[in-house]
Amino acid sequence: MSRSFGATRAVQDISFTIAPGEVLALVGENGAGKSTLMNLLVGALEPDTGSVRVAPPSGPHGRRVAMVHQELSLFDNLTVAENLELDREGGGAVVSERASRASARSVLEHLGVDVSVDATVGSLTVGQRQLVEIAKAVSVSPTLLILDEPTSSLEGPQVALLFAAVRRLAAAGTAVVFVSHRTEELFELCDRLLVMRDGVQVEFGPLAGHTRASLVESMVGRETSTLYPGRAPSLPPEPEIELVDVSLAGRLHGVSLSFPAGAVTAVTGLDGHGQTEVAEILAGATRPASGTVAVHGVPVRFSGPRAAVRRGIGYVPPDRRLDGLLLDGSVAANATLAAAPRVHPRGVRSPRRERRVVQGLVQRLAIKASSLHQPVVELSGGNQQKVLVGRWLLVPGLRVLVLNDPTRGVDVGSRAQIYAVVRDLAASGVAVVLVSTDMQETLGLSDQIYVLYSGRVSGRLLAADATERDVMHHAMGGDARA
Ligand SMILES: Nc1ncnc2c1ncn2[C@@H]1O[C@H](COP(=O)(O)OP(=O)(O)OP(=O)(O)O)[C@@H](O)[C@H]1O
Repeated sequence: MSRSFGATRAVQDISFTIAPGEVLALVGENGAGKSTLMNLLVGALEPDTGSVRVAPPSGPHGRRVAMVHQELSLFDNLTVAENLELDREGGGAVVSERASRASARSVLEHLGVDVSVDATVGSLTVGQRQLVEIAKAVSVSPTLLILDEPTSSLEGPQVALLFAAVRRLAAAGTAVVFVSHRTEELFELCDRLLVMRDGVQVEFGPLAGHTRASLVESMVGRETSTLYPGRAPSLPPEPEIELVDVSLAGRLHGVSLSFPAGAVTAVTGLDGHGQTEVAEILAGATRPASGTVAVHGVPVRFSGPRAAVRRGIGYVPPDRRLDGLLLDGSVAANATLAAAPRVHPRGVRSPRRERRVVQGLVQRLAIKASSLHQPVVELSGGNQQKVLVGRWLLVPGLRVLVLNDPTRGVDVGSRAQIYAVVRDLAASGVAVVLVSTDMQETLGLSDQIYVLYSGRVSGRLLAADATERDVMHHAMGGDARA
């Protein structure tokens, strides 16, 4: 199959087969063409040339191909059961509410997902939503199931649950295409491998025999340097910004955290234990019910995220499509969103200056765009994320940068670039706050780690000495729970 967008040849002459019960890893750098290929497989896009042939499904209401998207597609104001039902309605049969709840419950149980079918999707954590999304895809018993970075918002136990479910499906004969930028997951789950680079298939064959390094090399076409840059030489004792005894109804209980300038501080825990709330409070998006946020020891109150930005606090939100980007806006408009005073001094628009500044950013982060005027909606997911993080590099006087899942959907090569930029920012004196569902990233990128459990601080670790086990110990409640 081939498919172009204007002059961009997103997918060029790709041919592969996948047998029932096989799990195929589809990998490639950001912008390599993975999403386009998946959209061709699922029929959301028409190929320019070529075709897809899929065996008919086994069940009467089955579908040939189902896909779990990277960007969640559930309706927030509907219940879990209603969301699952919606997807099946296309199959024709209208069923009673009771039957639909029962069948939703059975799909969730089969997957081992502990979520009430009557909960509204809006009340679920991102991880739970992702699991419901997967349940939705599985509920149509597809011949081919496509999973586009299904683990990017899941943490340890949920990932294990998902993998067990995928293995069960495969054993029952479902063919699976699995996309992930976390290489260790590919080795755990996949049999075969399709590597794409710039729209072209560079490798199709068994995964066995590959190492992480050889896989990355096949993807990027060159050897890569190490993923994580160094750490801060020391942790300054004085905080740049801190939370003192902060509570938020039902979510945080007397949390005190200190974020020094010049260092990366991670706030981690299992999904839904308060990390996101901490990020939002620091970024001025949520106000604590009690307790204080202090900058250099002076209590501050932000009326909203803009007020926080005026104090030099930047925020990279987890859902770039909802909160972060003007999707119709150009790369340049999005990149300079927070940097108006620098790019347009004294309020005078300066296109030349804008071009120079944005061009520098595009080069530094290797953002793949056809021009600075290309709408960000046309960029691949990983490149959108780079724009969102890179934006803060252009802001003079940045003092705090809060990153909430900054490398979701970002390939390993691009990750290394983002990590280097984050470390440079810290080295220049910015206090970086990292909230991430990726344990490797939490351990590799940070200097100190706070672990939250049930809205309370259950541990503080120095990242250089910490292991995954240490973090998990505290994330499960640590000694406090005993
Ligand atoms: N609707 C579109 N209009 C114009 N260009 C597009 C469109 N969709 C994709 N492209 C381009 O096609 C190329 C492949 O993009 P695609 O989204 O398939 O990559 P990807 O491998 O999924 O990347 P990522 O890992 O970042 O999600 C990119 O150069 C992208 O900018």
